[in-house]
This record gives sequence, structure tokens and C-alpha cells, in this order.
Amino acid sequence: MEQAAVQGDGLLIPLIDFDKFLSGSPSEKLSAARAILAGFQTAGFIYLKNTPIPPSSLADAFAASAALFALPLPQKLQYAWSTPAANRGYSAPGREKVSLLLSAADVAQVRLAAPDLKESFEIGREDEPGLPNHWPTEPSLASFRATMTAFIAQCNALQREVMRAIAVGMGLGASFFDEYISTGDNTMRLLHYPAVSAEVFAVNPGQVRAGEHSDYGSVTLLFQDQRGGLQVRSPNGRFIDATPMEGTVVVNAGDLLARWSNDTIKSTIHRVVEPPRGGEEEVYPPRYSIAYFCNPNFDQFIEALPGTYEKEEDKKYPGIKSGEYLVQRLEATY
Ligand SMILES: O=C(O)CCC(=O)C(=O)O
Ligand SMILES: [Fe+2]
Repeated sequence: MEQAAVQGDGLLIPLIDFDKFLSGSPSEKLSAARAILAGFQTAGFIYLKNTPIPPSSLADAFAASAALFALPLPQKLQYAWSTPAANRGYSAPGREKVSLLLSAADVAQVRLAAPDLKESFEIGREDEPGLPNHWPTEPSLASFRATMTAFIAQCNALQREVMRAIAVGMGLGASFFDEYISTGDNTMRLLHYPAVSAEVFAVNPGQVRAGEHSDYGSVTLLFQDQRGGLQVRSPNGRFIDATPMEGTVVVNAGDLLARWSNDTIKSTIHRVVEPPRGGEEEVYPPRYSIAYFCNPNFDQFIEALPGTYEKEEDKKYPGIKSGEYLVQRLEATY
């Protein structure tokens, strides 16, 4: 029996020992795979412990991310995110003037449009023709590219194993997804939620660090620091804290995997809000996270997986090319 990482209001996110899947006995492998699949089918989220990602790689990636975001804005803007098809580079925070608002009408207006209090930097597949990554050239970031390249390779290897676990759980054979994900059409997103005055949230109850959303692709590996603020929506519609647990990776299923599984897997809404209140903080410290968004190869045609429907008419969605689906979704957001 695995433990719960998060439990409340009908949401149960399991904590799974991934080493049991990777190096356990055949029966341990199978039960870990089934627990992983069950977590995606019920919560849409799991926490994994004992993954092969070395803590030192993660620490290096967070340090490189912090060094990047510490650059002055004009320097970061040299690396600006350009188009949904490219999906690479830097996105600046929304204007953070919320606490200066004077009238209730102004507050109401901003609540409607309250921009996320975050900045991000996206890194795509390195060898994609015509779409170079925006590697920083500052001397203070001399090791950024090597650090991220190594970390991305480790994340890609981990997601392949997660997909194998899903395949085993579904009874499809461990290598079922391998050919679908051979290219590594994935995106690493570095996230920085700057320090923010507690007043910003007090003045505007609609203000969040990242608005509620589901992810688009197959699975997302999410590495969060210890600040807290990530919340996952329960089946009853309440947001439940997905509290950080040292040494774990949060993994969630995205919309394309839900569609691929004929909605037997859930892509669950989540968001990032102010950290849970401890005392009388006036300023919430910055929060950093790294999300590794995975997709089937962009040229793969995605339609209901074997075993997720009985008759043709039970298929809920027409097939679609992975890359087309992603670009459609990105176009709607930016
Ligand atoms: O920062 C986080 O913990 C969550 C980020 C997230 O959900 C996203 O970027 O899709
Ligand atoms: Fe997300």
C-alpha cells in the first residue's frame, strides 16, 4: 500500500516509490505500475520518490535558474519568447502594480485581468531545425547551457520510465509508448515567482501566482522548492494544497494524455497561490519551480489507446497529430 502525499476533499494523491518500478521484483514492478496508473486515473497527479534524478543535478538546475532570473530585465528580454511554434525563451511577469490601486473599481478590473505574478524561461528540444534555444551568453551564466542540457536528459529518461509504468499498468507492454516518445519533443520551463508583498493578495483576492489551468501534453514532471503554494483541484472543485515534499517529483497527466486514454486518465486543474500562512509575513519570499512538459513526438498521430474503448463509437475524440494539438493550445494562451 502506498502512502498519500496529499489527501483532502475527495482528492488523494499517492506517494509512490519509483525505485520499486525500476528495480523491484516482477510483482513489485507491476504493483508500482498499477499504483501510478491508478493515481493518474483518479487524481491526475502522483508524487514519486526515489527517482534516478540525482539531487545534485536538481540543485544545479535550480541554481542556474535563479542566476538567469537575477539578470536585469533588459538582458532577459534579449531572450524573449517569440511564437507558439517556437515556444522557447523568456516571458516577463505581468505588471505588478496591484497594491497601488486606489479605487474599488480599479481593483475589480484588475481582479478580472490579474496577471500571474511569475516569469518563465522555456527550453525546447535542442536539435529542432529552425528553432534554436535562446541560450544566455552572460559570463555569470557560463554553465547554464551545460547544466540544463544534462538535467533535461535526466528528465527525459525519467519521463520515458513513467510512460513505461503507465503502459505496464494499462497492460499494453512496457515498450508500448517508446516509439511515440522517441524524439523528446518536450519543453523545460523554468519558473520564478518573485517575492511579493502579502498586501497584494489581501487587496486583490483574485490575485494568484499562476492561474488555474491544466497542462497540455502527456505528462509533466514538476520540481518545486519548499515554499508551497501549488494547489490541485479536488473532484468537488476545491483547491487542495499540494505541499512540497523534499526529494519527490510531482508528476501530473496533461490534456493530450487524457484524450489519448479516452478520458480514463485525468488532466487535473491546478494553480499556484500565496504560500500557506504561517505568521504575519509582510513579504512572501520568491518561489522557484521547474516544469518539464512532455509530449508524444510532434509527428505522431494520437487516438484512443487500445483497451480504453470497446466499440469504435466509444471513442470520444477524433485522432490528432501531437504537434498540431500543442500549437493549437499554446496559441490560445499567449
Ligand atoms: O510552479 C508550479 O508549481 C506549477 C507550474 C505549472 O503548473 C505550470 O507551469 O504548468
Ligand atoms: Fe501546470
